Amino acid sequence: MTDELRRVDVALGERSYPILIGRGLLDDPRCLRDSIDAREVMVVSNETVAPLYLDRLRAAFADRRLASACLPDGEQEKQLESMLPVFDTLLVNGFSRDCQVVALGGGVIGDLAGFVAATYQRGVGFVQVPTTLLAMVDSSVGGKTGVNHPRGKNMIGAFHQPRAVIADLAVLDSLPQRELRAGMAEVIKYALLGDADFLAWLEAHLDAAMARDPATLAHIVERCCRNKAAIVAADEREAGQRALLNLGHTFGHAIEAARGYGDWLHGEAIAAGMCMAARLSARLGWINARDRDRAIALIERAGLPVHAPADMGAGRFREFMARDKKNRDGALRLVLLRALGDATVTADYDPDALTATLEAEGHD
Ligand SMILES: NC(=O)c1ccc[n+]([C@@H]2O[C@H](COP(=O)([O-])OP(=O)(O)OC[C@H]3O[C@@H](n4cnc5c(N)ncnc54)[C@H](O)[C@@H]3O)[C@@H](O)[C@H]2O)c1
Ligand SMILES: O=C(O)C(=O)C[C@@H](O)[C@H](O)[C@H](O)COP(=O)(O)O
Ligand SMILES: [Zn+2]
Repeated sequence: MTDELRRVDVALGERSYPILIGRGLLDDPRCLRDSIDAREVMVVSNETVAPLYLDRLRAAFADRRLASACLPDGEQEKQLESMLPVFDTLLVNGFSRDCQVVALGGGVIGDLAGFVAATYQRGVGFVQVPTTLLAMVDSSVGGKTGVNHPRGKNMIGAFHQPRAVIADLAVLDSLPQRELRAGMAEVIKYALLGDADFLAWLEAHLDAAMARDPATLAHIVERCCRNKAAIVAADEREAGQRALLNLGHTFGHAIEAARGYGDWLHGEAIAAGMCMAARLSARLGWINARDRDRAIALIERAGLPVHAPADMGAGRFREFMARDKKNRDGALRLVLLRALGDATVTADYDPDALTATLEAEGHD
């Protein structure tokens, strides 16, 4: 049963939608049925999450036509090929344009299922049911959907907003601790890029969060969703300030792609990437050494990597960063810190400082 229902609205005109946050939402058929009103419901999940939670959806939609596709687990599955069995299931079941896709899983499933919804019959509705901390605070919100390419992260995709996000905090009980830590990287990201008060709050409440104190996690998910909803409402398609949400990602995405989306989780890669952004910002003189170390210390306390993998040399970084989606006219735009809680997207920095930062990180 739901203790307390929190609601955050993403204001996008006719594409506005609610983010519902609370414990036990998946046990409340009304919540699911109110958010997913199609007769044909296509659930996309994976082999880890489906056995845990798919039965809740089956029970809620016993009187609807429900089909499901259960993908193998892992970031390497966030690829074009993995979409084909989902399209097959939709077609075999004869699902029409009125169907709705439900993403039941973490960010990998959310991004892929969202892209399926964006492209099946040129676009059908979808609902996000995030099951990781990372997906609750970030990937389920904002409509960035897509898949990876071996040459670059999230290179193929579409903006396609969900109709609702249902974040049942109780599902975090089964989340492995490493995945909770990875989600905490995106949580810290919001604090560093634009919410200095939240940074101080996190410093005081990090241990409670890592111990999964329910009230602490509820506050975190709501606060992050409020931050993201405001940015997305102001800049849905990343013409400007939405790129702030990429703090740490230019470096982090390079790490993930260079490693073939294998052993480093997204949250781990962007944790190291945020530390690199903090070091570069300090090298440029934009933040002082004390603030740099404060940012890095919080990331380290969350049990996240604070350096890139040792074999990730400057050349490898450059290779992947050259294809970053934020680049304009050949210029590498980075998200850097002007203060803790105040990030900026810019190509206007000393290139030697970037070189020094990359060279200090890895060994070519
Ligand atoms: N679209 C966006 O705006 C956005 C934002 C941030 C990240 N992302 C993307 O999200 C992906 C990372 O998402 P993630 O960290 O959720 O990884 P993930 O989807 O791989 O999930 C992490 C792991 O946890 C398992 N899992 C999920 N929920 C569980 C639960 N409740 N209990 C037990 N196990 C569970 C999964 O099976 C998986 O093994 C990356 O591809 C990243 O690029 C997208
Ligand atoms: O929502 C956004 O905008 C983000 O940048 C959120 C990021 O945390 C997320 O990893 C996103 O998928 C990155 O998008 P990309 O456009 O840099 O591929
Ligand atoms: Zn991210």
